Amino acid sequence: ENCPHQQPTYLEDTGYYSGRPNHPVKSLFPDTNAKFLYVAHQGGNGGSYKQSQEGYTGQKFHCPKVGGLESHCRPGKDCAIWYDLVRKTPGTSCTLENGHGKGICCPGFPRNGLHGKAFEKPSSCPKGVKLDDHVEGINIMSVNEAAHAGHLRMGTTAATEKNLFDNNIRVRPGSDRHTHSWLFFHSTDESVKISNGSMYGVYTAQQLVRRFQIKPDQVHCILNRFELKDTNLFKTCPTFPNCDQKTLTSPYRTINGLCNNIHPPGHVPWGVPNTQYQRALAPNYADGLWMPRRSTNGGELPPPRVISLSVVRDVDAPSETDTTWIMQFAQFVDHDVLETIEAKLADGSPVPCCTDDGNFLSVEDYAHGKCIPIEIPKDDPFYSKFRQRCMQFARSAPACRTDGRFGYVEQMNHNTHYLDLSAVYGSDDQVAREVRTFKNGALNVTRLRNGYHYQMDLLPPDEIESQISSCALSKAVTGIDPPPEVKCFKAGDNRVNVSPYMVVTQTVILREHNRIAAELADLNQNWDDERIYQETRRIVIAQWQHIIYNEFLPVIIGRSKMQELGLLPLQKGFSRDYDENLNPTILNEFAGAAFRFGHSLVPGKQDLINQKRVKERDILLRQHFFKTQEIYTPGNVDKFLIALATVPGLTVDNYFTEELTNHLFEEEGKGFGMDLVSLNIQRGRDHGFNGYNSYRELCGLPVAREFHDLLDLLSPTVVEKFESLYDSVDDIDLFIAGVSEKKTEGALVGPTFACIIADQFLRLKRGDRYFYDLVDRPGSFTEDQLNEIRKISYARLVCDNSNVLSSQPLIFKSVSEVNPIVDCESFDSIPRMSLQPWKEVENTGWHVAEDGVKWFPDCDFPGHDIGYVQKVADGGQCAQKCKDTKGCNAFWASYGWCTLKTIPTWQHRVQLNGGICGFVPEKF
Ligand code: HEM
Ligand SMILES: [Ca+2]
Repeated sequence: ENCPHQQPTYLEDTGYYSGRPNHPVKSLFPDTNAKFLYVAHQGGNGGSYKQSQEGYTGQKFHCPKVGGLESHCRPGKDCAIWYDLVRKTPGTSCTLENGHGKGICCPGFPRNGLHGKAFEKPSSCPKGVKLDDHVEGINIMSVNEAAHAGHLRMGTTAATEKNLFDNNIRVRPGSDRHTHSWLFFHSTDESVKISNGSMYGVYTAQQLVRRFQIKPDQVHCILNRFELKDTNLFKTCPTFPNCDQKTLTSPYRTINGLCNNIHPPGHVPWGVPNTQYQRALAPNYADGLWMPRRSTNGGELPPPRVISLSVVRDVDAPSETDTTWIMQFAQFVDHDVLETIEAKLADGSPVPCCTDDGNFLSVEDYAHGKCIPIEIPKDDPFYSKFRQRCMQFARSAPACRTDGRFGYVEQMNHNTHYLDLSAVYGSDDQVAREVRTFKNGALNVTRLRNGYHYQMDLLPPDEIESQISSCALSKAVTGIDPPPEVKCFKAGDNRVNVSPYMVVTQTVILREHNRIAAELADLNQNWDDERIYQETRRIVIAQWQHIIYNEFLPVIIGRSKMQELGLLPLQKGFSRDYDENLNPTILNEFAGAAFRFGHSLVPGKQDLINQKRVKERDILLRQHFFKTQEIYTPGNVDKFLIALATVPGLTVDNYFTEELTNHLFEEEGKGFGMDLVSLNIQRGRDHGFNGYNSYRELCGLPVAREFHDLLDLLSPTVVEKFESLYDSVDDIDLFIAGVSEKKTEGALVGPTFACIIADQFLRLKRGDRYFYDLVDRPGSFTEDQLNEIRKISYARLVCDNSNVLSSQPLIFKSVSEVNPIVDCESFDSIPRMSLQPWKEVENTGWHVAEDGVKWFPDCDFPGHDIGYVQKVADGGQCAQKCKDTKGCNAFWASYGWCTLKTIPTWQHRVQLNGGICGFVPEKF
């Protein structure tokens, strides 16, 4: 009873946290310091949200039941997952307990389901596939012979490519195709090298398939028997270093994600850039290898543009509950975790797939196999005006297979697969260096004067991109000459310039990094640049992950799906969810279809709205792809940010703005651009996705035998359209059916996309050794630090890093009675995190051993009672448990690590030294 902060937690029969002390439940950390936690056990009226020790008076506001559950008044960010219910329940707008600031009445978080399972890995040779005798006979000699032929094919490809060049068939800078290939699907020397290498493997496999007439269903089974290293192709794929002790025990993730998952020596690590996507289902390539899918009856599938034209309409369907932020944040998440690498010419330049005037090239010009251009129908109501028959489409680059074997083609991700803000910090060391100042942990910025004072920082310029493509607007659009200071912006992901909304989104995080870095430098004046940068990066990534799982994902897939898979964030304590056997790699179907749902949410115009929330003007998207000039006008960053929080979002459906379906990346003066819906459909075929029906099966939904079986999830009009377009119900493309699905209750997407997206976020949480709420990991925070991170909301980040003066607390949600606009200074309604727990405490209690290693004697913490060390054998690992004499504060050591909870910023490594456990202070 000497432990003042120790609070038991109870679970009600319903499985929800509530105020009734029924069954005491073991919490992970029974002794943890509960100062900042939601406390469920306060008798009488139940719990209350307790922000600090001061002014605590208990629950004042009487909250109605929400969804049949007891609810309490809390800051909006603690009710994000309940928003759909809260909005429908009268009387849920409340005043927070200290009388300052608006809150929301909602229950505590439901208990997470424990049985969320990721998809099974598709088998490399499905049961029941029997190999023909002559296929069984293929041996390593046959493979090497094919490799020889593959090598010759590399030579003819070079000749084809030279021919294109000599005949002046190129991708013209400034054209829509150039923007798509060069600015959007950017590549590096490294990725070009890898994809050229894997092209050799593809050509070799194609030779084998042709020579032995291997049937499509047998292709992968036989090819996958052969390892590259046993053939002439042994040098074509990169190798990766092993994980050294320093990396394994570092509290900071590596920039490229290497050793986040600890890979066995010689294996390809999971989640690092330039590695393949994984698949939810084994692919459906027409030849079993790389040819795009065909209809189940062997015929052609309908051309993507025809599907786009028949199913897609440009009519706004505004959301009743979401803001435009949902769309914009989703795109930012996408840019964190993936960027597909497109096939390039051998020298790395974009592959031309149509003539510059919109016609098909000759058969010889396609001999490299990198193009599958999209046919535009002659009577296309839009493109016919411009006599366009061919829409440019280069295939995605083949990846080096992670299994090191031959097999069907996989596609490649240029970014770290993890949720690690690589879109800000870079996915490789070079970019990471380019965005840093190397002073006081700060990132590079552009600082411009506005009269006598400086504007808030903008992203730094990308000098190289600015030379290739001016990000300035032409005089024809603005009426003035492009100002010389206008540059493309530089960030960790090159798609930052895709639109002004994207730029402001990245600007907020850039400023947050520099804001935190400055504060940390102030708190810990002995920290050097590297330490400040890494600590700041760790905090900002934790905020990012918290916002994704607390505020964003519940909107996309809904609370019940989150709960079912165990994706709800914890409100207190630590998680032990990490599973080293769960592959965090991005799913191909997530990148190529499901997470493209956002395209349906993109508004045709981006608005500028002032502090009074009055719209000043808007800009037409087609004029602003990779044109960032608007950002330079003082005040505009704020106006775009306010617009994102004000303009109602759209709904996911088969309505897409014409800016994307006719004018994507439009070259000024041309009048037309590309069609993103066609690109998405063609990309699905390029990547070998199965028909929509197969994913229904994967997701446990009824498999449709006839078109009308689809009426459970698709509207009669859409089903009718599909029936007229496709020969079979098994042929329907995943993307277009996915966006057309009826939405799941409380979710933004339908059940098939929700299922794929949920699986991905399960992997990104449980497969990330540095996930922010994990315990006992090198990257773990102390509990005090973690509880500060949990205070963060996206509204707070926008408030703190702009001149925006007010916001609704749940910024992904429209303003309403429960989600009213409040001043950015209301720290109760939109809580702020304190960095005090990151202040390093003077440490004197070290015993320096002869070898110079500092040992920590037992648990004699400065300023704390003398404690004791208890040695616990833990699976042969060195593990210790320390308690202070009152037993209130405990810390565990396992996995060779010990996280000390009483002195926040010191992390203590446990060293095995002649069998003795000891503590060393972490040296950064
Ligand atoms: C201004 C708005 C947007 C533009 C101009 C845009 C443009 C594009 C383009 C050109 C592609 C590549 C298409 C292809 O050739 O396969 C693409 C892919 C993609 N988009 Fe968008 N998009 C926008 C918004 C969004 C949003 C809001 C989301 C949110 C979920 C999103 C998610 C994705 C994903 C996941 C991919 C796959 C990327 C890859 O494979 O590298 N996009 N987008
Ligand atoms: Ca990443």
